[in-house]
Amino acid sequence: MAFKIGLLGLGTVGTGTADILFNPDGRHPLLQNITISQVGVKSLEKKRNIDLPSEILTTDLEAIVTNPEIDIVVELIGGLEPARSLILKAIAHGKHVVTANKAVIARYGGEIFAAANEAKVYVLSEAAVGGGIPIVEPLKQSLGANRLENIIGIVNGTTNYILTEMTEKGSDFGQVLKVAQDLGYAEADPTADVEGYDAADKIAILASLAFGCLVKREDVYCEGITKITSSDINYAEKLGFVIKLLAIAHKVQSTTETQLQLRVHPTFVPTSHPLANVNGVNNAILVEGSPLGQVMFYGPGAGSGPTASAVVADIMNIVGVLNTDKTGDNLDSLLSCSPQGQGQISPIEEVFSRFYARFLCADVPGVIGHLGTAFGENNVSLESVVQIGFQGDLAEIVVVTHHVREGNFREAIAEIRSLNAIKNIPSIIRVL
Ligand SMILES: NC(=O)C1=CN([C@@H]2O[C@H](COP(=O)(O)OP(=O)(O)OC[C@H]3O[C@@H](n4cnc5c(N)ncnc54)[C@H](OP(=O)(O)O)[C@@H]3O)[C@@H](O)[C@H]2O)C=CC1
Ligand SMILES: N[C@@H](CC=O)C(=O)O
Ligand code: NA
Repeated sequence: MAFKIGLLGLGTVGTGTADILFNPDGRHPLLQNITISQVGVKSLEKKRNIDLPSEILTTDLEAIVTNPEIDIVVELIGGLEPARSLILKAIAHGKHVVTANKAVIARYGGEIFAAANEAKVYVLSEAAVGGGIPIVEPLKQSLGANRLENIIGIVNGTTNYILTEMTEKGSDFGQVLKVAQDLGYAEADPTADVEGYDAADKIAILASLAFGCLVKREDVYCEGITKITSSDINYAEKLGFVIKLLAIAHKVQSTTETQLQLRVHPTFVPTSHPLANVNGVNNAILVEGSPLGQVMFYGPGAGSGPTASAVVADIMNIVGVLNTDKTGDNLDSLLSCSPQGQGQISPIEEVFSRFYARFLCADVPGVIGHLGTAFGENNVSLESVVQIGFQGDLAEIVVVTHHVREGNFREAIAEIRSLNAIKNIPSIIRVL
């Protein structure tokens, strides 16, 4: 049986997807029976990097999602609207959907999966997290036997590329971001990348899958990389760390309740840690559960070809199931998504972390003692305090704490800010 695709979007990922589907030779035989019927874009005049029959291009995306000929709608336009409405309309018209849109799935996954289950269609989103790395389907299928507790990942290619270039070549933030945009890694509005919002979308999706409940996107604590300076990168190196933007989901199970800790922030990662060596556009996701232990997924997290590989894998998964179930009466329970209830989220103040903090202080006797007292009085125990040198006439002091409750650390910092000798606290970064 032949399957017809309606492709929404012919940008970085859409072009990569069309390129695979138009060139099936040497790939899985299922691809021989999949054709692109229509492609929806914003501009018909734009020069494309791929040769397509011009009659299949249209700006009428509604006509694609309602076209009775089309079996699978592949949404690669990005953004919240009209992407969400088009996905819902496609579902209402009985189409299966493949999407790379983490922003939509993280916010409207509950609504979309409920509609899909009702309409007995699949909505797959492997490309939404980790680009070309298989992580969404493994969480739904291969890891289902485990009780999952922890996910720690580098899930944004743009910021990992920027941090790697700043660390290895001392490159300027703005210039490297421009290169990441030119390479097709960044979101249409790169604020989503550099402020951590894209990584927050992705960890919300991973947590929903791993812990089987819906996670509210706004509950993910989020800090980006825009305040990271070359000084922090250099101090990290001196102390035996590299700085990475980590996305972390942790399930805390007590006898009475289950709470989730969800956060995205720049992190000092020890150079011996497996995530420390994940560089450039690569992503890696460490998943931990019982009885498996730890497993790490690694590979290209963004870019045309790798992301298209994940999109086409989703199309093939749907086609494979449709080839065996001709009636379509029952959804495959491993491929469909039915989150149970809403996850309870711990406030960031309750999370335990280590911290690195850099202080600029007047070079007066006793200042290190004052810092130590403020930390001690708030139950923040210190692993090291080092006076590194001077910036002008201000002494630069770097502190690394043991694992402490974030609320206590924040109270200590508030007290320290009010000390006369403390002139500035240029950086506070969590330590893995
Ligand atoms: N780039 C990457 O590496 C990755 C991207 N993703 C996700 O994939 C999706 C697509 O990203 P990407 O390919 O980079 O985006 P691009 O900006 O490169 O492409 C977007 C495409 O959608 C079309 N489009 C956008 N809005 C509309 C609209 N309102 N009506 C009609 N067409 C529209 C554009 O048309 P036109 O060409 O005419 O302007 C363009 O072809 C996003 O959700 C993104 O988050 C996921 C993983 C990796
Ligand atoms: N902008 C995203 C694209 C892939 O999801 C990233 O840089 O990771
Ligand atoms: Na993926």
